[in-house]
Amino acid sequence: MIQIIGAGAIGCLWAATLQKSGHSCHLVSRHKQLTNTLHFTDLSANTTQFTISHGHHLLATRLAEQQSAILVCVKAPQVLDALLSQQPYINKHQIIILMHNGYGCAEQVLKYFPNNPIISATTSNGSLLNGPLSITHTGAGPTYLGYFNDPSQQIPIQLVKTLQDTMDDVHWSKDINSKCWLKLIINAAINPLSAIQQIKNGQLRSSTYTKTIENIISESIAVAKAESIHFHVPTVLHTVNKVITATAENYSSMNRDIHYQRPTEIEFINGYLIKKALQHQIAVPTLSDLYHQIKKKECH
Ligand SMILES: NC(=O)C1=CN([C@@H]2O[C@H](COP(=O)(O)OP(=O)(O)OC[C@H]3O[C@@H](n4cnc5c(N)ncnc54)[C@H](OP(=O)(O)O)[C@@H]3O)[C@@H](O)[C@H]2O)C=CC1
Ligand SMILES: CC(C)(CO)C(=O)C(=O)O
Repeated sequence: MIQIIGAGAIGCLWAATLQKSGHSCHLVSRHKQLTNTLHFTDLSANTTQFTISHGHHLLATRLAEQQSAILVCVKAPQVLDALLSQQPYINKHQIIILMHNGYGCAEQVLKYFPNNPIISATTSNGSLLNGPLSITHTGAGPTYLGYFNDPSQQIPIQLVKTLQDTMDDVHWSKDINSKCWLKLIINAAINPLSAIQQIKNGQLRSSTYTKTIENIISESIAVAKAESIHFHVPTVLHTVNKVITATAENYSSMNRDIHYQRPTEIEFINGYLIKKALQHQIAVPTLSDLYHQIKKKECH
């Protein structure tokens, strides 16, 4: 059994695909959901309905519930609060999977849940929340998982099998930090710029943004290197351009957060990179400039 915290786009995507593949799950939502029906539109535009178990709390009565993995699918600034609000229902053996954009949450979570196995995860699936418990799977992409706190621990084979059974392209990674750092750099390159300019990802292909994107990548890679994570600028630039092209018609999540005047994940993207840059005394003027521009927009 897998219990999911966060009934948003990604949480509902996992809930729907787990149900579809016959695995039991429970969805924790902070709102009262008026229905038990989850509407799921898949990549081929077929819509299916599932009856799901949901509530305000994790289930912790039966053995299967106490042994379930907890998949946290909330935005980075919400991760710690979401877990703390469920702390009475979490035992120290339960695996906690953190699936979000940005970096730095796992360090925070470990302080409050020092004995729990913490798995970091990053996904390139796209999902759109159409309304409460209604989502559309908008894009397929790889999902990587790996231990954050102790890479030498035994791979949770049953959990990985369940997730692989549920969605395509799910991989266990012994080097999850590099995968998460790469996603962090991709988000740093695409999200703030597309949010400030209020443009689709594809519009970042314009030569107007080339130099800024190159600077973001070089600054981020310098910080990664100081953290012993090694990337090459041309390879990452190629990857970023591939993501921009693959998601050309999409608005980035930060673009939508600014558009709808919601808090963004900037603290866990540029904010995290800037904090680490400061610790290592690395200059990151482009990352800082974009950070301040987003913070200014968040206040309006
Ligand atoms: N959507 C996508 O295509 C992709 C998203 N991601 C990343 O995945 C993460 C999740 O994104 P996404 O699903 O889109 O975000 P959403 O905002 O759609 O979903 C987050 C959900 O978590 C809920 N939530 C927040 N705090 C709590 C809490 N304390 N207890 C219970 N539920 C809570 C929110 O409720 P409320 O409505 O009340 O805020 C919301 O329903 C983000 O980091 C995002 O960047 C990564 C790849 C693709
Ligand atoms: C990869 C990208 C930039 C796709 O839009 C994304 O993860 C996001 O919008 O947060």
